[in-house]
Amino acid sequence: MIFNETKLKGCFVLEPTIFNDERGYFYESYNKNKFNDGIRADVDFVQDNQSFSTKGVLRGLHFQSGEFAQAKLVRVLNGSVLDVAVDLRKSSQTFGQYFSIVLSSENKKQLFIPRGFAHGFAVLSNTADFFYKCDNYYNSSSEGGIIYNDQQLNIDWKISKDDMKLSSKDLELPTFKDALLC
Ligand SMILES: Cc1cn([C@H]2C[C@H](O)[C@@H](COP(=O)(O)OP(=O)(O)O[C@H]3O[C@H](C)C(=O)[C@H](O)[C@H]3O)O2)c(=O)[nH]c1=O
Repeated sequence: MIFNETKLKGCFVLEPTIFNDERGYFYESYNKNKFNDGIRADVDFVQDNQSFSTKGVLRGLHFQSGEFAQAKLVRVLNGSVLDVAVDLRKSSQTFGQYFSIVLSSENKKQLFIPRGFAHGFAVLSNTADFFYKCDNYYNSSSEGGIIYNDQQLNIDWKISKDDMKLSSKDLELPTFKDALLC
């Protein structure tokens, strides 16, 4: 597994070692010791999530605040997405900056998003099965979010606005500025 830290401190791109043979392939998608060594931190994942979406679906930008903040290790089982992590850590030198990457069943890349980030993704393929590990439990009353087209963040989602499909909840999310005031 190769770990590359992004410009956002603590946020890493992981590239697994794939063992191919005449039957297909095998790889370790998660190994606690190798993972914690790779990101130089001790993370205990407690919840796995999975979602299925069709082309153009955009889920996010979401986060959980306070003691229920979640770190996430995300990957795509089938299809491809543009995955986006936004640094919400007010003391960070990259506060308000984002990192985006195409995650796909083809490239088998993963993104580790530490606590203190907002997360979202847009589906680039016809369908996508999205899988992620969280280091804190779901807590609906701690949920927060930022509107996907926030002017200050200016995220390029790589899909046209006409093709985007968002939940009514996500369409009503606050701006970056307003989300951080609460
Ligand atoms: C996140 C979550 C949701 N739910 C329930 C709540 C709703 O009744 C239903 C759908 O939830 P939601 O519309 O928030 O699902 P997504 O839009 O995929 O939300 C996720 O999208 C982005 C990409 C994220 O990074 C977050 O993990 C998460 O917010 O599942 C649960 O029961 N447990 C959970 O952990």
